[in-house]
Amino acid sequence: MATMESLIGMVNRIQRACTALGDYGGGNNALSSLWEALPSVAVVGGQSSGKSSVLESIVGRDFLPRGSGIVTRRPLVLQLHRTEHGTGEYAEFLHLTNKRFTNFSLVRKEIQDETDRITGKSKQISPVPIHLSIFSPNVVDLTLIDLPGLTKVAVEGQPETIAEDIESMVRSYVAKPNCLILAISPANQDIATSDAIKLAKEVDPTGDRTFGVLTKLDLMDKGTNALDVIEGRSYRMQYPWVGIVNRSQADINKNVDMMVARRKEREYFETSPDYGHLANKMGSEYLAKMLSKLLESVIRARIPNIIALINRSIQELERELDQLGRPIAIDAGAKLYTILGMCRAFEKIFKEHLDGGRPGGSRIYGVFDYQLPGAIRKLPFDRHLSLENVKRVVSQSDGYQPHLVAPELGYRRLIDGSLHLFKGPAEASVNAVHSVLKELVRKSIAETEELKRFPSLQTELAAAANSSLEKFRGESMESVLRLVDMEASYLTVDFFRNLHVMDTQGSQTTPLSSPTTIEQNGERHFRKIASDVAGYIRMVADTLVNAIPKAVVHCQVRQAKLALLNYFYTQISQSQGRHLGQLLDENPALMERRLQCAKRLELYKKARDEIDAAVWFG
Ligand SMILES: Nc1nc2c(ncn2[C@@H]2O[C@H](COP(=O)(O)OP(=O)(O)OP(=O)(O)O)[C@@H](O)[C@H]2O)c(=O)[nH]1
Repeated sequence: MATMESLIGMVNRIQRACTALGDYGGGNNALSSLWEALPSVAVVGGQSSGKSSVLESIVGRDFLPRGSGIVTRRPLVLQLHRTEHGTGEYAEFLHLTNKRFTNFSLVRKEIQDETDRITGKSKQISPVPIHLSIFSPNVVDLTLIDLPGLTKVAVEGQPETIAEDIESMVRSYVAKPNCLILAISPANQDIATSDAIKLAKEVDPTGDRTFGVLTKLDLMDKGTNALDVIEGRSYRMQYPWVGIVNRSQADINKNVDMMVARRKEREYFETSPDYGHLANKMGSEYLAKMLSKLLESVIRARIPNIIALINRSIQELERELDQLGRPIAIDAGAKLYTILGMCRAFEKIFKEHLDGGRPGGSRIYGVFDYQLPGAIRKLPFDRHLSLENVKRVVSQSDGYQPHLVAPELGYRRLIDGSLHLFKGPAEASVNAVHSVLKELVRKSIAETEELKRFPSLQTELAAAANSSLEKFRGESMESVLRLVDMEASYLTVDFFRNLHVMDTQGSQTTPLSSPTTIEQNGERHFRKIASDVAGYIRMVADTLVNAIPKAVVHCQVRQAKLALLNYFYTQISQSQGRHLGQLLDENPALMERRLQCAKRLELYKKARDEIDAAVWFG
């Protein structure tokens, strides 16, 4: 297990990491707080109760701002590090790393300046702590948090609510079960009226973590003493009260050295007729040592809980970060890479739909298997090849004279007119496949997990894919219509030759002298033309039912698989970082949350390393 000193040092380092990453007491962050799990000692007291004096005498240095009104307006996390005897004293601020202060009046000025930096000159208060580390052979390892003095009234320029604001800030620290409370009360005031005790009693009714400190023992009226309090008769606490004698205002004005003041305090107790018997348990030096030991033992006791909290939080944060998706890279190259990765994921899903790995693609084959043949069957060939129409067309093309040979032009016109009808089902197939593909794009975008975070990219991807599909549809339309036109531009002559052969064979079996009227002959003639043309059209229909799907698959489905995003890729590879950034625009709340989670995760991991190091190597 770690040595005592190293444990406080470890907590100090974790506390500093907490502040650097925005986790400090009084914050109203929705994330779980490590800071709150760390044991600390908060100093509370009414105005002028002697808080600053106690802190300074624990440190053995003058370094806190003084003045009228509320001087402490931000929490001051004071971390004391004991150094080897004979080494020099210096101070460091977390917000000014690498700057060592050896002149403590400059430390005071920096505390003032840093307070103003956050609160402005407005005398407002802020919960963002200032971290000050003091390295000295004259201190014990200890961390104390100095909080604004509890006050009753606002002074000039301060908001009316200042008293409440201070109280709620102080409360946010001392209410935490891991916070030891150093409650400072002046001996020359009735203990029943002490602000510090009042608050401590509220947040720690059993007094398990409250330490009563009585200042200004030397200022009590002659002939009176504070033994009733110190010996626990007027107000009993778990821990014995510690009496203190700080420098008086006159001492401060005379610049009485802190070391001299410590000595004088020791002498005061040793020679005091009232407190002599308690001398070894009084004074600021004793207080510091006692607190240091206690803080160590509290930390030691809490380590298993802290480790459990850290491990649990790391798991939770990692889970949440996985859900939120990892942050997007900043440079354009990496953004492009991210976008292309997502496009590929989308394309993969889209292809799976078409190849039958996912449902949806089969609807395309439904178009070819049912819709197209059905539409062709419904074409009004009957009407077009009705006896009446055949007569009309043939007569108009070849004249009313009886035809010596087959009415060539009439045949051609009738065939042309019939072939023309195939254009409708051909176009309908192209459009139907187009709609299926469009729907699959929509579905595939929705199914691409990676894209969920990026609504802008989704929109642009859909637009790009749809415009490619439009283009493919255009090409497909041209092809299928061309197939129909091709049928019209050159007829299968063999079909008619074969018919002719069959006719001549047939006529040999029919008696030449059958008694038919001219009228009947004409009818048969036209019916024959109609049935010849119908036969031809059936043959063409069989060809087209096979050829149209080939053209559609070639122009639309195959192209969609091969080149759906080609244009998008060309565009995107020429895009500037700004446009890429816009595509990767996320919901700002989500981005903020991810940032917070990532920061917290970093903190917990750092803390885990610190604890590992302290526990195993301390
Ligand atoms: N004689 C004597 N004077 C003391 C003692 N403690 C504090 N004082 C004086 O009381 C005054 C207030 O002391 P501070 O230490 O500034 O008190 P504080 O609680 O920090 O005050 P604020 O920060 O203004 O709230 C100063 O003039 C100190 O010199 C003490 O034990 N004895």
